[in-house]
Amino acid sequence: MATAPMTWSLSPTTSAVRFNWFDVDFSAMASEIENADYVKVTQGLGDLQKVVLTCVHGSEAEVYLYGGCVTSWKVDGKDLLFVRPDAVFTGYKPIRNMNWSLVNSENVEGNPCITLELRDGPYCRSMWDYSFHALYKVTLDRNTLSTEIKITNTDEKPFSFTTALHTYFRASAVEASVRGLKGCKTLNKDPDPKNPVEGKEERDVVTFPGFVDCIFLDVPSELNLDNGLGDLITIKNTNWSDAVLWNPHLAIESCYKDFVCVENAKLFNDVAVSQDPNLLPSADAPLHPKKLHFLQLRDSGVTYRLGCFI
Ligand SMILES: O=P(O)(O)OC[C@H]1O[C@@H](O)[C@H](O)[C@@H](O)[C@@H]1O
Repeated sequence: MATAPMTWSLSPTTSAVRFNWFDVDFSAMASEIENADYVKVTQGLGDLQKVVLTCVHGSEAEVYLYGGCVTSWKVDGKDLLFVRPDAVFTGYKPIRNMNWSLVNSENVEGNPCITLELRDGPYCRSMWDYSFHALYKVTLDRNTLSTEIKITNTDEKPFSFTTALHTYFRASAVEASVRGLKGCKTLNKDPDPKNPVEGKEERDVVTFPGFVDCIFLDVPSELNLDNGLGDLITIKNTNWSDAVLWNPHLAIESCYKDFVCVENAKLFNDVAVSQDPNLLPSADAPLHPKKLHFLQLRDSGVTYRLGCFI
């Protein structure tokens, strides 16, 4: 998908798997932060910990700490997200295999909000040798699920990475459609994902008639998904400049009819070293300021707004 050295991907379907380098028991920390009324840490599939958010207005969401994956978002009892039946919750699938910790929960007028945190460690450094700090905030409103991710470079050198929220929406793929992409430059990964074909989207309404795997560049701050099941979902974003539409069609025959992916993405993120002295690599041996670049990626976020039409 991109040439940068790392992709931070948060996917509703990804199984969150236990990893071995960091034998910290997050359950102790998590339970101190939960609040039985609106944020509860429970045992999910595969004995993985999941955080259940309950909004006073009735909506619900579930977030696995492993992988920081939002796996469920229910409005009026209807789950708008989709978990693939082949998702593996064994704790060993080596994909997005980092355990986030729950570091904060709030209740804003009945709307639960949690913050997950991830830092590099030996296991992570063996794959990608940079020091970083990531915060992922998930807020649930009556009919809105909002996420915000902040990545801070705590290393001595700048780094680049790519980001994509691999959001799986429950849908009738054959009837689903996305508006808002007309005029965007496209990189079509079909037929060869390694050599995407450049183009321009000419359609007002983009559909999923078969296999779809396409990157859209410089997308507007709002896209609209009709999931073909009676829901219109507005996908708003700040700082996510790109998007990916994906449906595997017969490549995943068992379930391709039941979902579409509309993914907020940012293909290029350059993150210079933090200027926050508390986040520098070593407080004991501060770096010479001349070595630092003061640019950070902040405030990336995506908000889903649901408008049901009956
Ligand atoms: O299986 P994942 O990680 O959820 O990703 C789903 C799809 O996500 C898209 O972004 C990619 O372009 C596809 O190639 C990929 O298959």
